[in-house]
Order: sequence, then structure tokens, then C-alpha cells
Amino acid sequence: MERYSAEKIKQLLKLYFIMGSNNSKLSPEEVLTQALKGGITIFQYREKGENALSGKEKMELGKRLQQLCKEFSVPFIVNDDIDLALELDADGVHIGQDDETAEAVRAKIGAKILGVSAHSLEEVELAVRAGADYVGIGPIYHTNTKKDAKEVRGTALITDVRRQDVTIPIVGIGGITAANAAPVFHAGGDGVAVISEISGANQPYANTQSLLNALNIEA
Ligand SMILES: Cc1ncsc1CCOP(=O)(O)O
Ligand SMILES: C=C1C=NC(C)=NC1=N
Ligand SMILES: [Mg+2]
Repeated sequence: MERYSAEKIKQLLKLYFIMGSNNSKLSPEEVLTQALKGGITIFQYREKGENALSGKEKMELGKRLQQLCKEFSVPFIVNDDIDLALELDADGVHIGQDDETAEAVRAKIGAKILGVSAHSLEEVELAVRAGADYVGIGPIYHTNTKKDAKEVRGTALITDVRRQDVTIPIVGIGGITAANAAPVFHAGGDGVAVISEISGANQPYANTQSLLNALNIEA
């Protein structure tokens, strides 16, 4: 299997839904089904934080969510847990600065998608050199979802990265809604990643459609 092209990654990043069992109002399966029907372009299973599942339960839920993604041909990404990603044969992984190095993870996952969180120009450049397929930059806006989120920076870092002619695909994350998503693209981002705007919604399908409309993307 060969690596995804940057062009393909940019298309996949457009509407990036992220969820774990402790983010969802409705059942995780129901939320993801509605989000997939609503047109998300990539999904990340992020089982983390208070009351997060572990072990067999975590793996079983991951398998169920992966199956839903397969039915919609949407890539299934696992956050942090490289072993789980390999066990499920996920389409990729996302790691933060406090996880294994991107080089070490790339060696384990081969041509699967590798995403890295970055909070500075230097961290972006390190991720590029390590062979990451995309970087996640945020928090763009205030978020209550990640307790230990870094400083809210708006789209400033995205702008800085593009000013340096660094072309790696970028997804913005943190407090993103249909109302505030567009600036991420204006700054040079290729997509927006959301947790609560969809997972915490009473109508995940409707919220997903609203996000897509705000990005002027056909469903
Ligand atoms: C995982 C993560 N990384 C930076 S902010 C954040 C949480 C995003 O959640 P929400 O979309 O609900 O603000
Ligand atoms: C922290 C994160 C930043 N960006 C993405 C895409 N996922 C994450 N878990
Ligand atoms: Mg992590």
C-alpha cells in the first residue's frame, strides 16, 4: 500500500469528526451514524478523559464504530493508541506531542495516515520532517472538551505556517461550530475538526449538515 497524496489528505480533512464514548449525548453508534449520513469526511475514535473505556470494551466500541465508517467509505482514525490502531487495522492514527515520536509511529504504521498535533511553527516543521500526513492546530477557539487544551490562538498559527510556505495539510480544532468554521479555511487550513458540535448535539445529522453548508461543500 502506498502513502496517501497530500491532495487526497486535504480532501479527507474537510469535515473531521472526533468522538469517544464520554463525548456523546446519544449513543456513540447513533451519533456516528447520523454524522456519516450528514457527510463527515473522516472520523477519529478518541477514547480519552473521564469515564473513558479501556481494554476490551474500548476495543469493541472501536470495532463497531470502524464498521460504521466502512459502510460509508470514511477513513477511521485512532487517537493515541497505536496498538489498538494496528489491532483494528485502522486507516490511521493521530498523536500529540506527549505520545511516541512521529518517526517511531510512522515506522510502526507504514503507509497509514499519520496526524500530529502542533502548537508552534517548530512543531509543525518537526512533523513535516517526520513524515506526518497532516497536522492538527488548535485550540482555534475556546473549548470545554479538552481540559488541558493549550492557549487559544485563533487562526494565527495557521496563517504563520502558510506564510512560511509550509504546505502540509492542516486541520483546525477547538470550539468550532458552523458559525465560526470559515476563518479556518480563509487562513489556509484544509479542514475543521469538531467534537461537541456534533457529538453533543440533539440532532447530530442536522448539525453535520449545517457545518457542511458553512464550508460550502456539497453533502
Ligand atoms: C482534542 C482537542 N484539541 C484541541 S481542542 C480539542 C477539543 C475540541 O473539542 P470541541 O470541538 O468540542 O471544542
Ligand atoms: C488533539 C487533536 C488535534 N487534532 C486532531 C485532528 N485530533 C486531535 N485529537
Ligand atoms: Mg495524545
